[in-house]
Amino acid sequence: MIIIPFSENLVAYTKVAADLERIVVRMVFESYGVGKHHESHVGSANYLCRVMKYRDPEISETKMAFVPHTDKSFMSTIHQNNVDGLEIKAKDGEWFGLHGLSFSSVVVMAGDAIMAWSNDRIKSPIHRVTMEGNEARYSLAQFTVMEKDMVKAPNEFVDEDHPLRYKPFDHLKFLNFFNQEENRMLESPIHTYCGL
Ligand SMILES: O=C(O)CCC(=O)C(=O)O
Ligand SMILES: [Fe+2]
Repeated sequence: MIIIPFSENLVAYTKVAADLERIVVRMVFESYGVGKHHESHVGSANYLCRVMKYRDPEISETKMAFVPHTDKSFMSTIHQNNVDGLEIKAKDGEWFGLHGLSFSSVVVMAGDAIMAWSNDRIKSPIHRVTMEGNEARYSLAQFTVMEKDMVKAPNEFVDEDHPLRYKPFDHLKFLNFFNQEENRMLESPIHTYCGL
């Protein structure tokens, strides 16, 4: 039997997840009529993958395993084992859980950076993880970060009816801003950082 080291499997996964993310982002760019900007976008993107284990909660513990938040990425891809837990807050304020995701399912989620890039056409949803039952949940969350160019809404998204809502910003600097202790509890760090 050939045993493939965990790190090799993980790197292989990150490549597949990045490919998938690029396909989704291309679909988004094309559906909003700004496909011509896609190539420069891809050249600026890099990826950070986080591996998580949420153990089953003790009776005395809260079920909240990951507090409500929006991702600070451009996009995120999330892959999990067969233990449910990811919940998303809908526009009407109701939480809904993602159930019965298969081993071949990947959740693609909009982050704060695509919200700013799209001049609020695409919203980054608030989501959380809650744990029930007695099995551990494992997930791989991969975040797209725009490393080279500033994140800036294409001119096509800005007009009299849709004034610019975010100043162009450096994504890495925004992540540094969010990582400072005093900014972690802000209601909407992206608005505080570059909202107009
Ligand atoms: O583990 C999950 O399903 C989601 C994790 C998450 O929301 C995050 O890392 O930002
Ligand atoms: Fe998240």
